Amino acid sequence: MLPTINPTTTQAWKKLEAHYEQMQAQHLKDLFQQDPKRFEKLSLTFEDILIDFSKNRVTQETMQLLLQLAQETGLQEAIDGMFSGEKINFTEDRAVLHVALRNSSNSPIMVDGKDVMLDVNRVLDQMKAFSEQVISGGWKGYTGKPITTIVNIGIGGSDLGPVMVTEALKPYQQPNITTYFVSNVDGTHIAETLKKVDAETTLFMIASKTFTTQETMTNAHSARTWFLENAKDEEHIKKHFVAISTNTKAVSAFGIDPQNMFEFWDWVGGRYSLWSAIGLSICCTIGFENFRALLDGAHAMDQHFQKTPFEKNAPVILALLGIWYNNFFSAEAHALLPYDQYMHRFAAYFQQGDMESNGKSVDRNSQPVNYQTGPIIWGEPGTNGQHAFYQLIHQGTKLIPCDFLAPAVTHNPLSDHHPKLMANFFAQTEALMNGKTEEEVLKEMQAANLSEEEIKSLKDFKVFEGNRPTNSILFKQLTPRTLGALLAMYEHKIFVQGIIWNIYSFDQWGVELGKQLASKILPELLNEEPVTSHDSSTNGLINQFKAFRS
Ligand SMILES: O=P(O)(O)OC[C@H]1O[C@H](O)[C@@H](O)[C@@H](O)[C@@H]1O
Repeated sequence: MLPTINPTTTQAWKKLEAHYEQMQAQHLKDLFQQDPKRFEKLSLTFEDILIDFSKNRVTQETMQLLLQLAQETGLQEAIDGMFSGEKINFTEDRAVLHVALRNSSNSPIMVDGKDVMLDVNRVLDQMKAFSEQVISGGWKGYTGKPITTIVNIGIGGSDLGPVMVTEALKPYQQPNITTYFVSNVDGTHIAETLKKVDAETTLFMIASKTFTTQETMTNAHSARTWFLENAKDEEHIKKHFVAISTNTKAVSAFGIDPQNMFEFWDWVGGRYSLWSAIGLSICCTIGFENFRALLDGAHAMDQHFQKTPFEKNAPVILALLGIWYNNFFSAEAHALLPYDQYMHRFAAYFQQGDMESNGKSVDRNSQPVNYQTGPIIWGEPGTNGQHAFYQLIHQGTKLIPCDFLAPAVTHNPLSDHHPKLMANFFAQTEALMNGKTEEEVLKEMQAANLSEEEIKSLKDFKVFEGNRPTNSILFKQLTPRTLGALLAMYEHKIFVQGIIWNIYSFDQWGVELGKQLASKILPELLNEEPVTSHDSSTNGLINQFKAFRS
């Protein structure tokens, strides 16, 4: 059982409220001036990753109080519960064991009296053998040609992780394999993908935990129809369709040979599933050894998370800082800003990871929460974001804490691109912290020989308040191992926040209502009758939709 403490009733929370009153007037610039050792004190390293959290609006006292909050809300007990296979996903009565999927030390993890590592290792072996066959050309299509193209059909957790990782690890891509991802039920997604592929050399991976998701099943059936138009014979399906699911029955009903099914289990949450057989498209794109290195990196971070005292624990620190802004500074959002083009789906991935996990408003006592929970997560890679939305982060009315992530070594050392990229990375967090005072603006304008009148009319617009908090996460290079560690770090950050907010992070009931209503509306769209069963807006929209199509 997870602890069920309302965080606002803790001693630490009350102290943090009082402490916030002092801290809101403090400028980061001054905190740096007061303490030349601030960077050393407020940064930590994990393997090849440096996490600098010194540009946050905190003092040692803030960190102490936040750590006390973690203690008082029972974080250690919750961490132990997750790692030992307790059914901490209470509303679905399930364990939460993505950590078992990458448990390379193979220590037993028991669920319902059974060591899950046996199953984990069996499926990993199956994934290894299969991906090696595909990559080596040993797995042949129906005309005897090797597979050159993979189309992963899945959505949400059965799509975003593999998309993000295969993009992030493109430098490790096998030269003979091209991978596409189809998720949207909009027919455009599958239609445009099928235009690019050849049935003789394409392998479809139908990835769905439940194997009932409307979008995925619709795309899978369209892919099957298209394939049979080419291959003509249902016998050929087994060479071109594999399934990744927890639902064996539904996979067989679809016509996929159980031999070609890769299993995972109900204790793997969809948005935590890239480490499971859902990662098969990753294995076949970058090779099993690289996938293994990804798992190993995540496992190393898992151990760090499980065993390191909270004051030096990367996921715990990041989580506490997030709580500080979310609950005391009333920050509504958090931006993830990777300075690495390969990580262009990173923010999208953690949009699901974080918002589906912690977008909850009922606590673990079944009571409505009386405090804020999960933030809005968003972001784009630098420097593109700088030329789009950073204006608001620098000078807008909203406080948006940001994580800046970047590799020191690029996979593409093209002339001076990387130093230029990194100059921007360093400049942005410095600018966000320091801002620009009126005095500095005046000096600058005088130096540019502006008239008194011009200076007077423009100066106010050029002042930057600064004091915008950032974390800088600088790593040596974006390797599979480092990516694995970074992903696990953010996963555990989300876990810690969910524990402190006293919510259940591993269910997602909020996705259900829209699904239910869509299946009620679908038959109404397929007949000629005017619709009257909804509110006037929904009726009006549906009837206009029908009129446009008639
Ligand atoms: O893998 P499935 O079962 O197709 O689910 C796909 C997605 O469906 C819903 O949106 C949610 O439950 C997500 O968490 C899940 O990732």
